[in-house]
This record gives sequence, C-alpha cells and structure tokens, in this order.
Amino acid sequence: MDRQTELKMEAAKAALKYIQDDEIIGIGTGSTVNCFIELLKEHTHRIKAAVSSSVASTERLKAIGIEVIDLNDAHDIPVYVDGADESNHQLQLIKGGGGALSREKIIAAAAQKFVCIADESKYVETLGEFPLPIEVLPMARSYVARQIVKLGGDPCYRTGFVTDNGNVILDVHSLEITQPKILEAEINQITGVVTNGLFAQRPADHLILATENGIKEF
Ligand SMILES: O=C[C@H](O)[C@H](O)[C@H](O)COP(=O)(O)O
Repeated sequence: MDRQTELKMEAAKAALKYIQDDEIIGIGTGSTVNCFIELLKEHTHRIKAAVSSSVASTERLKAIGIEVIDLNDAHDIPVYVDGADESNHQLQLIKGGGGALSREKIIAAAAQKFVCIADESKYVETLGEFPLPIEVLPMARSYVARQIVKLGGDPCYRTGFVTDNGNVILDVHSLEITQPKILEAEINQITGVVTNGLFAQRPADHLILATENGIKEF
C-alpha cells in the first residue's frame, strides 16, 4: 500500500465513528470511499442498508453483504460518507473526478450529515486547480462547452467516458473559483447541464483530513 492510500485508509477509519447502529448510510464513490467500504466489512451487522452514488460502489457494498436500496425508499439518511477532489477551509468541494457527481450531489442533499474523507493533498486555499467536472446531456456537449468558454473556462471533453446516467463529462480547466456558490448556480443554469462538481451550496458538514501529522477534523 503506498503512502497516499495509507492516508486515505486513516481518513476512512476516522469516519467509522459517525456510523450508528441500524441506520441507512449514504455511500459515495472513489478510491477513498473504497477504503471506507473495505473497513465496513467488520460492521455489516450494524448497518441497516445503504444508498449508493454509483454502480461501482453498489457492487462493492453488495459484495460485502450490505443491502443497497433506492434513494426513493430511504426516508432518513443520517450520514453520507464521500471523498472529494478538492476542499477549501469552508468545506466547499470539487467532486466528480470519478464522474459520479450528480448522484453524489443528490445523496448529499438528502442526507442530514455529510462527512467528507480525504488525504491532505485535497486541501487547497482556492478551489479550481483540479478541473471542474460538469455532467452534460450528450446532445448539449458543444453548446455547453461554448457557454463555459464565455465564463472564462477551458472545457475538455472526457472522451470514452459515460456516466452511470448515460451522460458525458466536461472537465473545465483554468477556473480560479473565488465565489463557489455563485459559479455553481451559474453553471447549473446552462441548458443541458445536469449538474457541476462544485459542492458549495451544500458543502460538507465535517472534513476528515489524514495528514502526515495525524488526523485533522474540520
Ligand atoms: O466522482 C467521484 C467522486 O466525486 C470522488 O469522491 C472524488 O473524485 C474523489 O475520489 P478519490 O477518493 O478517488 O480521490
């Protein structure tokens, strides 16, 4: 296991304390969440069911014996655990490096508490060094890209990738995101956009950051 994976595992371990017995848990997507699912193997008896943000996470959860239910059947999601590509000090995030941003945003919105787990490389002063993913209906790809250029971004089509919802992803470079809430709303207004990877209107409630000096919680 390389050092970054060890740190992801430490962040995942620190999130276990948010799991209460016999509750429905929300599960995100990505390599850090995969560490968390790995640790859940020892806790399956305590978990009522999960709602999952991707086909990949659903498969992993089912493989360790956790029932995965539809979000429409989950009335109460006390905790949602997910990773991030970037976080600032206000716990506003960029997500979607794995393309699961829309389902992640829906579960985060429905959950009472959003616990973000990450290694320290994800903590930044200003969001935007990581290209901002936008999920777009396929027929709107070029139109949306032109609108993004007008906003000062440099959109790049993620070739060969289709989301779990059957859509495509534009990764937007060269954005210095000083007003995340405004930009999140502005991009979501563009016709053809499903959603973008800024989690500013609904940031994380807790950030667990694994650093070389131990776990830091925000
Ligand atoms: O679509 C993917 C998700 O937003 C992930 O949470 C994000 O990309 C971070 O993934 P990882 O834990 O692999 O760095």
